[in-house]
Parts: sequence; structure tokens; C-alpha cells
Amino acid sequence: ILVLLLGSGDTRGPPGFKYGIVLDAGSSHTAMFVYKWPADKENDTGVVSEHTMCDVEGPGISSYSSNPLAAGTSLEHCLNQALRDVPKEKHTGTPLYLGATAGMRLLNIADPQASDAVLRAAAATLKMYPFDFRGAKILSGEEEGVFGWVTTNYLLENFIKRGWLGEWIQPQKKTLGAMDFGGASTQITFETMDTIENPRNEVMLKLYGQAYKVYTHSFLCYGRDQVLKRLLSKFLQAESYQETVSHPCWPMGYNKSLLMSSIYDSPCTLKERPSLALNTTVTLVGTGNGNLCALHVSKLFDFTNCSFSHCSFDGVFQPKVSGNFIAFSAFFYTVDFIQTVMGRPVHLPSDLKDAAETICATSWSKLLLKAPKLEKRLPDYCAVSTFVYLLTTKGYSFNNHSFPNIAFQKKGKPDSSSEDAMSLQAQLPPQAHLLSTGTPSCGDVQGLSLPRRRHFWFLKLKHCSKNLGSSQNSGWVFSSKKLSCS
Ligand SMILES: Nc1ccn([C@@H]2O[C@H](COP(=O)(O)OP(=O)(O)O)[C@@H](O)[C@H]2O)c(=O)n1
Ligand SMILES: [Ca+2]
Repeated sequence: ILVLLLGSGDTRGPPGFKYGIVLDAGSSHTAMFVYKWPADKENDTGVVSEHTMCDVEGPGISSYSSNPLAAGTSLEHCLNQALRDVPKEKHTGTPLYLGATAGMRLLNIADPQASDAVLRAAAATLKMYPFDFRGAKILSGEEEGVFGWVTTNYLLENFIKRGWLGEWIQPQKKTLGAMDFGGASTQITFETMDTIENPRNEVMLKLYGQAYKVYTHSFLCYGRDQVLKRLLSKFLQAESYQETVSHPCWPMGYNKSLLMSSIYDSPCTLKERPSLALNTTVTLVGTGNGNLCALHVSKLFDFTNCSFSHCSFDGVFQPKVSGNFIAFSAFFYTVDFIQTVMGRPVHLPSDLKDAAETICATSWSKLLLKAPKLEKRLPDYCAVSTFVYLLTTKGYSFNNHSFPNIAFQKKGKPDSSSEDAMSLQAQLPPQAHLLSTGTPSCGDVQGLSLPRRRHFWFLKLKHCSKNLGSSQNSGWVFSSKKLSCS
């Protein structure tokens, strides 16, 4: 996701290794990645030889709105690890970034001052370290979508690869679409030849001299956690905010009491927020009714209004999906649950639908027997599987023909159980490369990324810095419209 703009000065470091640190501040959690690659003083090419990562303890930084300083403190454990992972003499020359996604986009809507305070606190912590701090920023949904797409294709060497003689070649391969299902938003991004009727969904990319027309959209409030909140809110509304309410997506035998405020603390549920006191509790009773669950889940989408020739949902233009796709994050977690816990293959949309119905009809005690370790998320697989089914079929319009082109893959673990994922994994380069186009021309991108890591990458844009607009003073390149130079 994270794009790193290095000025020419950065490429002239002493020979040896170079390092970079990236913090992915997601809605549900923050992860830190430390990258290492040999710095070649000649042309700055080399193979990434090592990286480490660290999971920040506790929730995502957006959860610290009432105690922003703690957001900063939460990062210290991982940053202390980074002090050990990067040799001391390299500390000052090691760029450090923090990129926040939809959790912070939501907080920025709900309470911009709190969101600023959280970002400031995070930045203040990062600045206490000797690294070269380059900024802490909230990525836009489009940036998040496009960076996920570029990373996916970069890892698969779809843009450029090393030939036998060490030369860079353009493989002329088709690119892979990317679908990310996070905690607070979901993104779909793919290359298309069709007209993109809404310019907001069009991103022209020029990578390694090749132009790509990419469709992208990020649906805020359609991440897994926000979807679950919106569903709760729908059930409460359906039963006029009584003290006890049935939850058709939760399994029979599962009940839970929740504080109303935990449902209505988000802009995603603001519309249904009751005027009564939010510090009361409501008890939800699982009824395991798959049909009713699906009816409510489908009401989370607006499939009717569309001012374009075709929409996915909520009036958002989308061309016909084309080519192969990779679906990660909660797409993977959901399908992986269906395959490994429920023991069902997912090849066609009907497999997903049947699996969702089976999960919804399975009682809480039976589910617990199947997967005792997954207790925390177990009650929600019925709703989430149903959601993924509706999103991919009715929303994105995958059908029997195109659905099998989706590989559900967790980038981060090579020992995936999915066959498709395995074959995809096998295509990943054994090690990622620090790419160089030799003599980059305007708009060419030099990048560094790592396989088996979730969309994290550095991009180095040479000769373009002057043209890339407003945010470059922070060291970031965020050009959501056109990433090219004129
Ligand atoms: N093993 C896991 C890990 C996360 N998740 C959930 O998957 C969703 C997306 O996770 P993520 O790490 O991509 O989310 P962000 O923090 O990036 O928004 C969240 O709701 C997580 O709670 C899951 O279902 N199973
Ligand atoms: Ca994420």
C-alpha cells in the first residue's frame, strides 16, 4: 500500500544493506514490516534478502479515539523490535512510514479532531525513534485499492521480471484483479478495456513504461466488522429497539448482550441510530434462520439505483469483471473456514450459497465442536459467508463462468489449504526483487516489494517527483487519479 518517494539523494547511500519500515494501521490491527535489501551503489538493484514483521498488540489505532496517546504507546513494542532488527548504524538512514486505512477514514468522518489527535500521537511516537520518519497518513479508499492491485501483480511478476541474463524483461502477462475485504471497507480493483463511465473509478497507471487502465472502488462500511455492526443495527430496527431481539444470522443456542453504544459508535450505523439512551444493553438471541439472514444481508446493499449502464451496488459504476482475481483478507478467512472447518469446496457461487446455508443452520454447540479455537468469530461466519456470496454474485456480478477465476488467498502464509491458492503461491517468486528499470524514464516506477506479505510495498518514482502534486513534501506519493508524468 505504502508508496515511498525517494529523492535522488537516497540512492547514493554507502554500500551494504538498506532497510525500510512500514506500519500498516488497519481498522482491526496494526502490523509492522521491516524490509532489508542489498544496496548496490552502481544501480541500486538487488534482491530483498530478509524481512521481519511484528503484530502490534491490541486493536487498530482508530480504537484509541478517547485516549489518543495510547495509540502511540501501542506501537512502541514493535518499534523497539525494529531497533533490534535494523543495525544501529543504519537507524538514521531507514525510512519509516505509517499508513492508516478505513478504520481511520471512519474516525475522520465521525470525529476529525480525534482522528488528527490519534495520527499526531502515532507520529509523535514514531519521531521518538532514530529512524527517518516520513509521515503518518490516512490512505484514500482508491489508494488502498490500487496499491493492493499493484502489489498483487508486482509479486506475481506481471509487470516486469529478471531474465536469465539478469536483464529486465516485460512478461506481457495479463494482470490479476484484486479484492480486499478488510474490517471497515472492501476494495475491488481490476484492469479493464471497457469504458469507465465514472472518472472517479478510473486510474491510469504507467508502470515500467507500460500503461494500465484500472477500475477501482472502495466501499466504506462494507468491511467485515462494519457489516456485522450494520446487521445488528438492522435487527434492532426490525424489532423496534426492544430489549431482546432475535438475530437470524447467529446460530441457534447463541445469545449475547451488547451495549447499544457499541453498535452505534460508527458512521456506518448512524442512519438507524435511535434517539434513546445508548448506554443500555440489548440481548440478541440467535435463531439460525439462513433465509431471513440472507434477506437482511441483502438489505445492506442498494441494488436498485444506478445512473450508469451498469452498477455493482449503491449506484457505483462497475464494468464487467474480467480476467483472474485474487481475493484476500476476510475473503480468504471466510472461504478458508468453509473449506477447512466445514469441509466443503468452494468452486462455484452455489457452493458458497450452500455452505452459508449450512453454517447458518448449524447450532452453536455443533459449531463449537467443529472449531473450538475459533470461538470469537464463530457466531459470525453465517452472516459473513452470506455477505461474501451476495457481494461477489449480486454485487460484483461474478457468475458460474467467472467465479472460478477467483483465487482466495492469504498473502502471508504459504501453507494454505486451498488448491487454487497453492498454485498461485507456487507462482510467486522465491524472493522479491528490488526492481530497477535501468534508466528510468519519466513515469517509470522502481519498486521494492516482498512476497508472502500482505499488500506492502515501496515504490520508488524517479524523475517524477516534481509532477506528483501536493503530498510529495511529506515524502509520500499519493496520486489517486493519474500516476504518470506529462
Ligand atoms: N484469522 C482472521 C483474522 C482476521 N479476521 C477478520 O477479518 C477482517 C479483516 O481483517 P484485516 O486484518 O484485513 O482488517 P484491517 O485491520 O486491515 O481493516 C477483520 O474483521 C478481522 O477481524 C478474520 O476473520 N479471521
Ligand atoms: Ca487492511
